[in-house]
Amino acid sequence: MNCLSVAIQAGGGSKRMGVNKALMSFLGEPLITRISRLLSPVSDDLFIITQETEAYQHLGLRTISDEVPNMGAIGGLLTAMAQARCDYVAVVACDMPFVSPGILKHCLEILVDNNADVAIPLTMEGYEPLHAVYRKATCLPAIREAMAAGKKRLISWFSDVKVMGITEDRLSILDPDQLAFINTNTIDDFLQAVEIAKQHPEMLPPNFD
Ligand SMILES: Nc1nc2c(ncn2[C@@H]2O[C@H](COP(=O)(O)OP(=O)(O)OP(=O)(O)O)[C@@H](O)[C@H]2O)c(=O)[nH]1
Repeated sequence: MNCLSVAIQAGGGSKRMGVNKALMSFLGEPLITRISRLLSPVSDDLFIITQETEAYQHLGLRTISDEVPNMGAIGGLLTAMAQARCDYVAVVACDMPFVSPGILKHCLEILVDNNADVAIPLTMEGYEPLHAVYRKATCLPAIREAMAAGKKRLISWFSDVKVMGITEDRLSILDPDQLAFINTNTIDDFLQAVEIAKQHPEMLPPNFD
């Protein structure tokens, strides 16, 4: 088995939500705890990347600060590569209640089998860089170089590495109800996601009544 780190990005400002979305209660557990619970079966090394480490201490998860603060999500991606203990790194956002361990496992397999650097879902909306798997050794220098050149876009460095897109024909098998990439930026998004979870019993927390 290949060692997989999982980095949950939680360094954003949650401005549209108005409160720290990672810590909002999603059916009784903090959203970030839910994401960690869903992904721990595929992770050998799970950690949170944030600007405010103290807010997460009570969760008992490894928590890391952005290496370069205030650079946005690409700064979080750099920190994920730099701090991962495994050669392969799954990166997810803290606001995706339906993250898919199956998709990430498939990304890892595709990455390794093709000796690629990034394996990433590719839908009609484009790439999903915050639900993808990266090879630490090659992505770390490529992201560092992009940031040094002032690039802020999460995928600005993709032309420098080998990227495998996981297309919808495959995604539709792994995530038939298309839940994995739903993210919650506003209160409305959040409430809607809670309703979606209630309609999918397999998405409810264990022991939820
Ligand atoms: N580590 C880290 N993560 C970030 C940073 N900026 C955004 N993120 C994360 O990237 C993901 C997507 O970010 P957004 O949806 O824009 O979240 P946000 O910045 O908290 O939300 P808004 O303030 O409403 O735009 C979320 O998981 C954020 O926590 C950053 O500077 N560092």
